[in-house]
Amino acid sequence: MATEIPTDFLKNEENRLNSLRFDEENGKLEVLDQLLLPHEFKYIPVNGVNDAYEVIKTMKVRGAPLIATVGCLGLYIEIQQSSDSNISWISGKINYLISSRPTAVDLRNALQSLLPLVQENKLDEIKKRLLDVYHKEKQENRRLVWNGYQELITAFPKKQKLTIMTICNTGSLATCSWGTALGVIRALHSENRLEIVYALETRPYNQGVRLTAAELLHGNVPFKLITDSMAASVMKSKNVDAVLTGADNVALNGDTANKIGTYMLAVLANYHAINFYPVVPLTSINQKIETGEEIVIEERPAIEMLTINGTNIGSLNTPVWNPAFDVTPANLITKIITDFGNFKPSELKNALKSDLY
Ligand SMILES: CSC[C@H]1O[C@H](OP(=O)(O)O)[C@H](O)[C@@H]1O
Repeated sequence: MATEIPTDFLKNEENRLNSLRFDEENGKLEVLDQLLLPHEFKYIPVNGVNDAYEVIKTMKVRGAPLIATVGCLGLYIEIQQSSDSNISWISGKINYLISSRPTAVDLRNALQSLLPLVQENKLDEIKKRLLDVYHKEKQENRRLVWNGYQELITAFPKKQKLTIMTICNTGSLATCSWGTALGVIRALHSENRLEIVYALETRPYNQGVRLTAAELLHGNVPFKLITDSMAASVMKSKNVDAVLTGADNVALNGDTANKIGTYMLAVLANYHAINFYPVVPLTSINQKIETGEEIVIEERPAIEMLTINGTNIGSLNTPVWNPAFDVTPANLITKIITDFGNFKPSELKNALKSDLY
């Protein structure tokens, strides 16, 4: 039985950067263009599936849970605009949206389950489930953040304040709520249990320096930005207690795909005897695959490594390899923090069979 979360938990964390604006009554969706951050805060309209695909594909919107929400709301809006009694067209839109980013599994998890409902012509149920992805996230995220906070204060009972390392962006710019790993970090700060966060800049797309730094500055959270290459030295000399990361795809054995560089952090954390926790909503778990070997790793365009904010930092004909993710093997993971409990990787598959969620 899940413990009751105190009503004042995260009470001071309502002032967050909002990744999107959704006017359900009028069917209007706007998303924050994250490619312009942190220099410009501009919301752009998403009027249907094609717009949703474009903002996800180009990473104006990114982060596994947020990708799912924007994809589902984009499809919902297009359905609301249609007067066609034949709804078979929805299946093609589902498959198109799923193709936008092949590694993050949340969107696929949310949409593939709707395909049988299209066949059965159950339009109202389809619309309800698309909206539920948006409406349910905040409650599920609060439980996820609570579980992460409980895990950390239990793991370090004698430390009043913890030093955390994190990679990429996993906050309110990767979700519609507090965030996954960054949500737990904000909870530690809110409860006066955080010493400092070391946030990796996260080359090549710089989600750390552009997005996580913006969120932590906005929330007055104590942190230091570090380059990815500094991670080992920080672990060696700055008393890091734990590494917290997000996840884009988790196999049943606990192998976890996340931003490229996460595997490096897990190896370094293991060497330095530092706890390593992916913070993973149920929506990011891929119950169709047994191991990380089956996870498709998205490769992004070379231009994203050779430019920063449109400025060339290398010759554009430079050959590059630009995988957006890597897979951390389960044996390097201390526990997987989820919204239905915290588990050693070896416990995850059985936990999913229970009625914990
Ligand atoms: C809370 S999931 C965020 C997850 O998504 C990021 O990838 P991307 O920015 O390419 O969408 C990264 O892997 C984060 O951990």
